[in-house]
Amino acid sequence: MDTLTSNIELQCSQPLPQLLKLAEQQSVITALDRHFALQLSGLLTEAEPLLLLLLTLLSKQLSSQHSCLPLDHIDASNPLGLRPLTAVQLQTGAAPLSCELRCQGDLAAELSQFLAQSSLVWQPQANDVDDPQSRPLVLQGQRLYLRRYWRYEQQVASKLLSLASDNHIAERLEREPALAAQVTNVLAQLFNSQSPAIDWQKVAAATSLTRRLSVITGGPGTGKTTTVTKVLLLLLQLQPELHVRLVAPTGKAAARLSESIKGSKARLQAELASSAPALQAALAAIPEEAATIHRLLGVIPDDSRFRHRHDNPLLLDLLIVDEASMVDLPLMAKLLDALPEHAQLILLGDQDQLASVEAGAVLADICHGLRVDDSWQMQYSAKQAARLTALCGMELPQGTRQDALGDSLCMLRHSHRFKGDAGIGVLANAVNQGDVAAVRQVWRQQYPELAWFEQQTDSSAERALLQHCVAHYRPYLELAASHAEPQQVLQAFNQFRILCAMRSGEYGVDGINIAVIRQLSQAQLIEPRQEFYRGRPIIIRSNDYNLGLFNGDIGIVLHDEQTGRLMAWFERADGSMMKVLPARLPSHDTCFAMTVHKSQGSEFDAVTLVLPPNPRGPQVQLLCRELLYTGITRAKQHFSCSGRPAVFNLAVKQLTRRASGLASRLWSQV
Ligand SMILES: Nc1ncnc2c1ncn2[C@@H]1O[C@H](COP(=O)(O)OP(=O)(O)OP(=O)(O)O)[C@@H](O)[C@H]1O
Repeated sequence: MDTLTSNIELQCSQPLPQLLKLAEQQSVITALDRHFALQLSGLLTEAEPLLLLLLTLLSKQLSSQHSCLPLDHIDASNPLGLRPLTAVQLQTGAAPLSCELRCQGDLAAELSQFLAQSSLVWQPQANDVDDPQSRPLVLQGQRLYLRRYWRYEQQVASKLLSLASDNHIAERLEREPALAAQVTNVLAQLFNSQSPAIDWQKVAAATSLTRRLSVITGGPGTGKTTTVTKVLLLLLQLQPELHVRLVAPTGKAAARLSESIKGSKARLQAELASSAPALQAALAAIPEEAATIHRLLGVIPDDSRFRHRHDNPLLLDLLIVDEASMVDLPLMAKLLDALPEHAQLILLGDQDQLASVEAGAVLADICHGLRVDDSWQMQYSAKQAARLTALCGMELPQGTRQDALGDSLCMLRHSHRFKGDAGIGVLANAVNQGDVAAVRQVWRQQYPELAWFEQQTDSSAERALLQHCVAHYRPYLELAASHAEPQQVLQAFNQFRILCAMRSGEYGVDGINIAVIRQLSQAQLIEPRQEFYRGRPIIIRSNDYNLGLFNGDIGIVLHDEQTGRLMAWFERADGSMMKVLPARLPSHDTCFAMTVHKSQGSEFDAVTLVLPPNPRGPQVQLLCRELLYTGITRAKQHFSCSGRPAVFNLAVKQLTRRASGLASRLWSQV
């Protein structure tokens, strides 16, 4: 029996199990949080209210995609986040709700001491990789974990740190001056910027060439794919037998990666037309096909494990993962677990984007050590700075830090996208800096590629917004009506998208979809008399491995000329089309509007972002800087926002940080 003692007093207005029920009614915790806590604490013969509370808070953290519960984040005065009762509730005799933790000393330290006594909790030592007794909870310092998440973090950190080292090419470059000279020349040929500023793409290429792990991060259009294509060219010239695989977290992102690599290869082909045959051969050998991470790992039906694991590793020498910010902690752990011992890994992504839909913020944690206030600073060890300086022919900043991970990172900050997107880039930057004054200034500049639909008390802005959406969706619906090729219709549909901050409510995906359907129907562009109608865009909500359809895949319902029936059409990662009988579709939604989260990994010519109107409403809590940044950077040519400046500016100031211990495992000074 656990007899837990503590110096903490838990003061609740009702007995805790009853209070948790009321908290569930207030939606500050979920039914799952309550049941999880009751069930786990039920393993003990003596139920302890403080433990029950901490288990509820841990579950609440996990439901919000945090990996753990940092004990020093607990608000002692209202740990559950209970809402005050309304005047009406109080008048009808409802008892006020309260829950409070009181203690003389440091609350987090006292909570740690309390938890350490429980038979449910394991406290690992420095080199432990798992609990021999398989206790369900882990207390690491002042972070409380569910054991599974602790193990994922532990696996990701130890694998990344072991990969953050020089590869065999780095060793060869040190031993063979002729090879070093050859590589320096090819780098100079591939990156021939005339600017005196540091060419970070060249630095990123030299980093990827010499490290087992390299991470190239940067916003849209900063040249991540261009750089990695050049890296592949160099690596394949040095090792023609190198087995390379390209992956991304979603089918859409994999298709985009494939397209980008093809585009980069075509540009390089033109630039290198008169270069040596060996270089031409290496260029031709660069793979273009990209798969999803799930497909690479091999899904086992009804099993959360994959076919490829450490005991059945992937057959590859180099793995390139695009859109790494979308990879959650469990998936990253499984991917790293399946990497063969000798393999090299290159991660590409944008560290400022929203974190993964599921738990963790792996890319942000990997880049964390370079954050200085609101910006980033590259710092290399003396050895790496000297090597990169020699390979790239330019002086690089040498830091005082000695973290091996720092030598594997490179950030690209200059966007090379089309000239027409200047306003989008400036707005994205101002948002990213959290600089409300700069954001206001950008809107005042009236860039032609930016527009506001400012929500007013009357409905004029809503009308203008809906007309704007009809105008953007008209071309694809007219193509659909004229029996154009499904691929052409899908491409036309993908030129515009409405993005919402949340799913439910009038200003969420559900409400906006209803409003747009009504408007398109009035404009006689669709006839939504039945569930499936010509032109209905669909987003898949779950994975169906038999059909080859995955969560987030987007298709359109169109007539099939062969059968005369309505079918849902989707584009596969290799660019071919597939049709599915609507009745066989896995769970799905209409997607004239979709959430910003779901839009990650996609880009559209024009984007309209819809924000909730009330700056004091509970939905505003869901808004944050990363969400705005991700929404804005989905647009290539035009970005418009429907909302109120006060709400937009509030979101600019709100930075979400996922609670995790990964950054502190990876970086010595975090
Ligand atoms: N150094 C450069 N000089 C001029 N143009 C460049 C340079 N690097 C990249 N570009 C151009 O910028 C565009 C975007 O490059 P690329 O696709 O490599 O960026 P990215 O970071 O992968 O973008 P995204 O995140 O949107 O996929 C391409 O048209 C490319 O040709």
